[in-house]
Amino acid sequence: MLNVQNLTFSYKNTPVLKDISFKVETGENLAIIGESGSGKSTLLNLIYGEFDLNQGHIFWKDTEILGPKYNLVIGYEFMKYVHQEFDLMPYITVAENIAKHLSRFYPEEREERTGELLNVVELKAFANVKVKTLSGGQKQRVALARALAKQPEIILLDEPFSHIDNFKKQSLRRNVFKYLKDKNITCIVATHDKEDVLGFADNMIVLEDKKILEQGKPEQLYNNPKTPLIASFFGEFNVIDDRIIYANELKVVEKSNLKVTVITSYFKGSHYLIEANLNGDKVFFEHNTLIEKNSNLYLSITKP
Ligand SMILES: Nc1ncnc2c1ncn2[C@@H]1O[C@H](COP(=O)(O)OP(=O)(O)OP(=O)(O)O)[C@@H](O)[C@H]1O
Repeated sequence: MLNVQNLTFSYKNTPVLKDISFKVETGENLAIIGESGSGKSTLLNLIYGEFDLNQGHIFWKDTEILGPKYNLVIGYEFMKYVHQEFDLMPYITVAENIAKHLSRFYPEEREERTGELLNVVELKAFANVKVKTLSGGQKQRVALARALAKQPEIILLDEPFSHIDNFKKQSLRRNVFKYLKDKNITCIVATHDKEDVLGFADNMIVLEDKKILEQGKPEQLYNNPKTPLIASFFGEFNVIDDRIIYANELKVVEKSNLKVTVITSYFKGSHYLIEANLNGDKVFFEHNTLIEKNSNLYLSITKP
């Protein structure tokens, strides 16, 4: 288990995190979300032992994670961190970058494991290509495979799929998170993307104003967003009579007390997102067909 206790941290005179405490069970997938600059990457760096804490403690099982003041070499055998800069070796191949972290004394296992990881990140066809010729997204996939090579007990992922195109992203995400679950590897993901969270994270933490604003299961936070910031992570929403109502929780009805005038319709593939005027305020709702501009209609809230 990872145990973060009363962590406080500042960069010189800029306080970033204040009195943060949480636990992550072995094998759990925890997502950390928050606006840009809220301290997600800083928190991952601290868990990795990159900086010294101002206050508090971080333990992985019985080992206290200590920063550079106490450790000559940053990092621990049991933990891997895939950050935004991938730090690969450009002049050797994809397979060599992954295999570099595996023992030379077991060449067969080394090859088999490299092959397994190339499959997880869907880079089998690029095994013998030099890393310097790869795209940003391909490099990100090599970095993920390399972090998994020695099977860490815990992995920290900072925006792990940010450089990967939409064609690959869905299946890659499923592969990587499934692999981590199958191997019981604890995982902490900092992300802006709800797709990295829904369906994969067991728990999530929302950082705001140096603190944990909210923590819980994605279902709980989605169904009961405490603030507009949390709702905005999951999708388009409205505040009606002081309640947060997602765009898909409004439907067109014959008559109601929510009379709106349509401003515009956005095609979203499976539906249209309709922007309308409700008593001078903007309101967004989902509808399965386009609605003409200036149409007047009535909405009802479907949320119980
Ligand atoms: N090395 C540094 N020195 C000084 N201040 C820093 C440093 N790194 C980050 N900061 C500041 O700390 C705060 C938190 O930054 P951090 O990168 O942790 O946020 P984040 O939530 O990961 O943001 P993003 O989502 O944009 O990646 C920001 O105000 C940032 O400007």
